[in-house]
Amino acid sequence: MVDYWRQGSVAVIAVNNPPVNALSYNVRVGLYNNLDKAANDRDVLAVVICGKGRTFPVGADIHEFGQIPKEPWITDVGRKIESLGKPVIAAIHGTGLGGGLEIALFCHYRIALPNARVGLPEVLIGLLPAGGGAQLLPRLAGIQVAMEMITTGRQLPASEAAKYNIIDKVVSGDIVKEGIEFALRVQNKPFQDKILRYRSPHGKDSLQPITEAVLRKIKMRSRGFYAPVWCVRSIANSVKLPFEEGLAQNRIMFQQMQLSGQAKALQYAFFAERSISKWKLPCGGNFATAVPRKIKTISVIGAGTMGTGITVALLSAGFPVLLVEQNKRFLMKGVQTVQSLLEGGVKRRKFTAEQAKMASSSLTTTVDLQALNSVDLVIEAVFETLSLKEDIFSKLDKICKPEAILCSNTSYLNIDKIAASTRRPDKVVGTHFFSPAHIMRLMENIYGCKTSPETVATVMDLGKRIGKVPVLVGTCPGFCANRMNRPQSEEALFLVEEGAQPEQIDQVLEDFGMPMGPFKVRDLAGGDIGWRSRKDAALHLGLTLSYDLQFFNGERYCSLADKLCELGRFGQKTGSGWYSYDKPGSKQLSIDEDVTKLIQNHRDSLGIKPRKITTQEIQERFLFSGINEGFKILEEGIAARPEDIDIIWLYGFGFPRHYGGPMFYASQIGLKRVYDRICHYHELFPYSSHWMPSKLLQKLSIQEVPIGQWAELHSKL
Ligand SMILES: CC/C=C/CC(=O)SCCNC(=O)CCNC(=O)[C@H](O)C(C)(C)COP(=O)(O)OP(=O)(O)OC[C@H]1O[C@@H](n2cnc3c(N)ncnc32)[C@H](O)[C@@H]1OP(=O)(O)O
Repeated sequence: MVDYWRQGSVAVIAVNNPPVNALSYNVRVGLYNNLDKAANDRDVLAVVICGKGRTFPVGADIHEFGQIPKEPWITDVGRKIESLGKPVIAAIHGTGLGGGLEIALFCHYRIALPNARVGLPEVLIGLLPAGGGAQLLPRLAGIQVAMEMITTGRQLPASEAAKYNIIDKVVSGDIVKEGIEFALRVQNKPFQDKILRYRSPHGKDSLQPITEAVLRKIKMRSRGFYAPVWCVRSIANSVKLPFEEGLAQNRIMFQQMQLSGQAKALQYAFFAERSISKWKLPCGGNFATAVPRKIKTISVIGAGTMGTGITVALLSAGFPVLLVEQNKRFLMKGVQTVQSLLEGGVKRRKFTAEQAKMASSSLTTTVDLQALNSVDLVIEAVFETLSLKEDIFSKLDKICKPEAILCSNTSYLNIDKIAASTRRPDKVVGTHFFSPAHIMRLMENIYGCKTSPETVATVMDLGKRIGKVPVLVGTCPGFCANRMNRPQSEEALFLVEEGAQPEQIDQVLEDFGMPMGPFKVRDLAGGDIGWRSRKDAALHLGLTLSYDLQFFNGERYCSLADKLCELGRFGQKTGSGWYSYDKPGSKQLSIDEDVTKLIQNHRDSLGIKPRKITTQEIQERFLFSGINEGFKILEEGIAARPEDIDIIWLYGFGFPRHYGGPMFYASQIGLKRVYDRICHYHELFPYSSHWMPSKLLQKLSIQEVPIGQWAELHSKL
């Protein structure tokens, strides 16, 4: 796991633990013993520490967290380096992260390749840099830089790290060769002043104002995530305590944090995010055997909000796009939107003006579907009407080349029905983007019963290539994301009907950590879209929406959202919705007395006496109704694993990452408690079928098993 060789007077110690040279127990032992070997070899005058393969060590082995940590620790390896009596050079390529960077900081010198990156990302997995990072970095780069790096986990490119003295020299070529050359130059020079523990932290007199400013920033963005605050404390220890005492204190804090639910959730999310690319279809095809088709040209049908957002996502990843609309007026409007989104990307520094120009020049347009005869892949993004989509897909099937893949950006409709309108159901797949599609990272890919593994592999690969987080699910109304969100939106309305205020519900859920409460989300998305589909659904059933309606199609129904829409209050875009806004399109909102009155009148007309609704009830009814649906999605095999559901929620709805996602959150609360509360609400609200408890949840509530085994259990149901 650790290789050792000598080249003249230089000993090279190379960590060899693929894929990322994590500092597992055996690696730490190997480093420690090989440092001893170099110390005891009189002919060795300097030592180079590096990583084999793709990277310098990226930190502790996260799989080992939760076990009792065995010595030597990273700090023991560090002390060995400091006391070696010979200069030690860290030669960094790839990423030098966490414990990897900490070992480098214990070294006397650090060199790096230009494309190397360094950082202390412990905070992102709910921890602090207890292997010396929080003590050493302030002594090298100063308190301000250490605070920024450690509380955000940001990785610095080598050039920026050199600016802060973290890297002594940026070198090009072969990193080991460069390391040896550097070692030969410094081997006979004094290096005691390079041992960071003997320095005092730069900017220590400004500790208080820096801390206050950082804590203010953390408060604004952390939403209940406490690791950044502990990181601030660990850096303060570098000023307040002698070096060894600071190390010991930080280690105690690290151990406490490691046991916390937030660290467990973040580490779960880290591996969950990596597991989603390992998909499997019920027919047996999977990521390992399916080969994606090469996609060079893509067409997007529909130049509305979704179509233009998807177009920008594709263009900015370097794909040429042929944008299609039914007439020139819509097309022109779409092209203008694409241009302004690209300009917005330049303003937000997502890409340079030059890149935006390049992207824009890769856009072509047409109003003629026939022009799609040579594209490799089509993404349809028209209205959510099944007949319209069926019509488009049957035309595409005739026009497009036989091997072309046909995708639908539907957020709700059955993929099998859309596929059935073609003679190539194996090449039809759902690619559900989230709005705004050029920004939101989730791409919910939906397979139908005939979608081929090759088609799935192609859209999963495409998602990655355009910087999205692609998650694969099966087909059902609303798939995973919207199916789980639906009961939550309904519960939010019912809570208002029963006595809560929209702003109270928004506040409770924002305090929980959601980026926006459900009523702000409704106003942002625009109430008219849901209103139209509710009216369509009613029409389809031969019913009409009426305002004293308390049941619709056998289910509890709340008509408050319809009443707002009837008044033209569609949300931000019309300047009023659940809140009122400064002007149409503004985000500046205030509570609207008219809405308060409308709610009161609504309750009066139905004879509902408002009651006090607690924070606990709001949280439970919103979160547990979605979680129950999540378990049904699992038990039906729509999602293969809870990890898929959680990643959808982290990237599609901004669910607080420090809770891991709704399914992991449920596992932490305890499935017995979640199940009991769902049964309680089922008893109270028998006309809301979303409270019918999931069978899988019921089973898991009796024999609680770790979340990693839920999927296995559901297959045995
Ligand atoms: C007291 C001592 C305390 C020390 C604290 C620490 O050091 S905590 C650890 C700090 N380091 C990190 O958090 C790094 C996490 N890793 C990453 O950010 C990225 O993986 C990467 C290193 C930037 C590489 O990214 P890339 O996209 O190239 O690859 P993957 O992310 O897909 O990773 C490849 C496989 O490696 C596994 N892996 C990555 N990091 C670790 C790790 N620290 N421990 C264990 N395993 C790790 C990852 O899960 C992938 O595995 P697969 O099986 O292939 O999915």
